Amino acid sequence: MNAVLIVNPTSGPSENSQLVPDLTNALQSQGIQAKICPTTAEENGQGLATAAAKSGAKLVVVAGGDGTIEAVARGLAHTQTALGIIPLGTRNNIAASLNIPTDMAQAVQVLIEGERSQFDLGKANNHYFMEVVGIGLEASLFPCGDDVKEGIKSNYWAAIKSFVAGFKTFLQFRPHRLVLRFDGRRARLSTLQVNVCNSPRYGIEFALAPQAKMNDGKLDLIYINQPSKWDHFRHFFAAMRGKHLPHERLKMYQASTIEVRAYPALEVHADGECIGTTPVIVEVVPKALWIYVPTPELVVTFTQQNSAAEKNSIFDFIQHPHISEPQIPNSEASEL
Ligand SMILES: Nc1ncnc2c1ncn2[C@@H]1O[C@H](COP(=O)(O)OP(=O)(O)OP(=O)(O)O)[C@@H](O)[C@H]1O
Repeated sequence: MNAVLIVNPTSGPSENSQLVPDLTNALQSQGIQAKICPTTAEENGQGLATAAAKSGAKLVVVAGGDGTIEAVARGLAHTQTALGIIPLGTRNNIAASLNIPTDMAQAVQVLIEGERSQFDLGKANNHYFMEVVGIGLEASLFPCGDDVKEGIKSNYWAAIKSFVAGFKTFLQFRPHRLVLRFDGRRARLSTLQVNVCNSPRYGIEFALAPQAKMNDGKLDLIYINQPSKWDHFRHFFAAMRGKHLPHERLKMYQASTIEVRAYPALEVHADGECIGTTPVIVEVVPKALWIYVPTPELVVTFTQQNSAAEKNSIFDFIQHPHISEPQIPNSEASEL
């Protein structure tokens, strides 16, 4: 089989000078001949993916972190070209959400023994996303988070300064009044942040909507009405462990279109990229992308292969006994 391999040589926590030969060998061992297309600081992979789809490629394999996977996904949206994923990032949330293993050989095995299936994307105003839209505090904090991540790689002092700047933002941020309209309902609230999830996991492994499915034609809307900062902090800390804060004002809904207005306006990020301020309309784009994912049998095989050694692997996440089915209260939103 022929494929285009889009690889981000800078993804992940450390450099690997053998990355491209390793990838080429892993693909060749499964009979895949790949044309190598590295990303650059200017070309994040979206343009490479668009060009590959236009030239009729049946398979584009992306080797990179979540940012690179999302860029390539945007380039392949609404095409017949299927996406294969070899996760190389620091968090690999998308791979975890799709049960794709982080082991290179296993990820390549998925391209041959897995299944080609259609998945949803989300659209916030005109920006496509795979994982999440965050409105409010999180969007204001994301730039500091990125700086901390970069600083940890190269400059600890810069990382500490960015962390302090983020902490200041957290302390100074005040709740905003919001109006949400979604699928014929309306909610008025005062909150620090609203999230709209397409995938179950994002960011620093936040499992904010662990029940979210990337192929259900729906988005998951989550917020806490009138939270204290402490509520907010505990909520996200719990989400990092796959739990939900038992909070009476934690609201979760499923919807296909969500309109958010805030007074005053709030910043909005889509998959960690700032895309402006409210008002924003977030909608699901069903079946926008073909992706190779493991069959259920393959997930079992990989789980067995990785069992004891991989305590912190994606399989812990998908099989964790304390990820509970959250309640979906519908009490607060009124009919329009
Ligand atoms: N050749 C390159 N040189 C420098 N930067 C690059 C290059 N190719 C891509 N980038 C940048 O890498 C970033 C995307 O990194 P990516 O998300 O894939 O890895 P990561 O941050 O390690 O992983 P994760 O998002 O899972 O934490 C983008 O900002 C993109 O512009």
